[in-house]
Amino acid sequence: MNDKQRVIGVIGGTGWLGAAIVNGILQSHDFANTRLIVSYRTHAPRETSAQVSVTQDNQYLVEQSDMVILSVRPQDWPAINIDLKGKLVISVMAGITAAQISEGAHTSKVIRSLPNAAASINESYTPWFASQACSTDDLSIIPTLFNTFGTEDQCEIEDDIDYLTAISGAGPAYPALLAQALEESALTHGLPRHIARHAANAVIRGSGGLLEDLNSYPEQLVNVFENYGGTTAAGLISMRQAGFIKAVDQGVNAAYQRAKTLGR
Ligand SMILES: NC(=O)C1=CN([C@@H]2O[C@H](COP(=O)(O)OP(=O)(O)OC[C@H]3O[C@@H](n4cnc5c(N)ncnc54)[C@H](O)[C@@H]3O)[C@@H](O)[C@H]2O)C=CC1
Ligand SMILES: O=C(O)[C@@H]1CCC=N1
Repeated sequence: MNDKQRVIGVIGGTGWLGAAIVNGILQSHDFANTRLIVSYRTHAPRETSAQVSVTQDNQYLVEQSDMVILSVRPQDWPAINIDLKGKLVISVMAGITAAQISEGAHTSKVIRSLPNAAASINESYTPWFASQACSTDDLSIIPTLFNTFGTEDQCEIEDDIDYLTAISGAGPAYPALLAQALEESALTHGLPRHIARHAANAVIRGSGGLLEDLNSYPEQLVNVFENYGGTTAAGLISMRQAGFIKAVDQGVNAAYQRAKTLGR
């Protein structure tokens, strides 16, 4: 299918993640000729585009689309009453399995993916799993699609999507928690709030940039500072002793268990 012929439907496309995905597609040259049809539940989107039409009728959206992106909350999934009649569906819903989507939406061609909130700045990391019925042609568009709002990896094991829900899906919140902890520590020390916040946010942004720029492994960056033997090493040793690594592992496992039980 060439881009001229393609119509992508986005159910829940006015939500947090759905809108980010729509914006990513609209900004991409690869989808310049693709039309989008977006469904909403209560509030019609204020901004419109010639490339996008809107509807409240999800089955109408399905009929008009070549493929459908499902971006409603897991708890709203059971009420989505659609018959895809074998069309390709791409879910971004946490915790809802490919088998559940296949059964509920009447198609065996399911891509189960898990972007993250950084999709809104085209910096999502999106792992995805494809059901066996997806053809090579179906799969060929998926990396291009997810690259419109970040980067992606195909996973061979579906459970890895649940685990990555906890790692990278929830992930943007973890450095935010670290930034909050840094800010609170600085406030406790008596620093002005604007300085504390600016410093904490700049640290998270700078560290991300260093990891990306050096293309380094996180442990390399940590080791460099540990071997330096200065103030940073003192901070890192104390954080490790206080259980930082264990706290992160426990947090990830709690999110993983939540992902495993969300739709079941
Ligand atoms: N927000 C995030 O950071 C991430 C979200 N996800 C997944 O993305 C999905 C969407 O999440 P958010 O965008 O955060 O939620 P959201 O609540 O912002 O968006 C969901 C949208 O679906 C709409 N909706 C609900 N029922 C509908 C229906 N019957 N027809 C049409 N639209 C309907 C809602 O009105 C809402 O606009 C969830 O399943 C979540 O697990 C996955 C990774 C990250
Ligand atoms: O917190 C959540 O359930 C959603 C899915 C992954 C990130 N946000």
